[in-house]
Amino acid sequence: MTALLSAQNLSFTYENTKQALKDMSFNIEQGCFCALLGPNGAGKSTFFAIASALNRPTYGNLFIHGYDIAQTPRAALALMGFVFQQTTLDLDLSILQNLRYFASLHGIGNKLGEQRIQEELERLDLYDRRHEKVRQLNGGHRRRAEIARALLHHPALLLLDEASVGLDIATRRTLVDHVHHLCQERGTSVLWATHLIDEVRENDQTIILHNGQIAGQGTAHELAAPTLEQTFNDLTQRGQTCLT
Ligand SMILES: Nc1ncnc2c1ncn2[C@@H]1O[C@H](COP(=O)(O)OP(=O)(O)OP(=O)(O)O)[C@@H](O)[C@H]1O
Repeated sequence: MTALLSAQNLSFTYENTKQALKDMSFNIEQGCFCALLGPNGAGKSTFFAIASALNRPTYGNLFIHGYDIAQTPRAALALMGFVFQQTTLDLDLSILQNLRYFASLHGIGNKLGEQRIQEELERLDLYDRRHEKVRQLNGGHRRRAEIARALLHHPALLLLDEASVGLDIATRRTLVDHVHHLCQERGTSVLWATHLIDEVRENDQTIILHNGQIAGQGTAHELAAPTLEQTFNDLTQRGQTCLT
């Protein structure tokens, strides 16, 4: 079976600087939650820039369900939903207006668009807030609105870059729970980039990224000897805890 995401020897160098990604190879299968765990500067956002076709790999390939993102970006991007580190919602529009705009950009007709918007907002417990301006929402609600928007075109693969930044622990937990439910209920594949160990669950496929290289990969359970935190700190030579 074709993997939903397949990175093959993926490498990237910014102009006149050191290599930001080095020979990165991994797969994400359908319905799988994959945590991309790396400290600041590990290369997570660089990976997202390639996955969103903003940058082309310097070497190697990234396939989305068999489509090479550099060669056939349109087909690959249609299968993906993104939540980036910085919000990309229009703060002066309501949640509903933001979602309608996105649905229209994706060529989703009015009737289907309204139906999907309602479904996603209800699932994320945001439907009653649909007329509120994004600016008025707290961080957790904004993130949920972004996830709802990213799911409107029913992507097979959802990629989230530090989606929980700035949220309190309880809100982070709810968000991580929700995204795990998406994998289980819908078979959506997820790439969850984070530097926070407590967001990784025992059965998650986990990739530890350090200085642009994969330093370890397996389920969190497999990597957790003696603890995931210890393994992460050893592989990334971190002296301090990564829980905050
Ligand atoms: N536009 C750029 N030009 C040159 N170097 C860059 C650029 N963007 C990132 N880098 C470098 O590439 C490396 C990887 O950075 P990247 O932002 O991908 O890491 P990250 O894991 O997303 O970290 P963070 O969580 O801090 O954003 C770092 O050494 C960074 O300084």
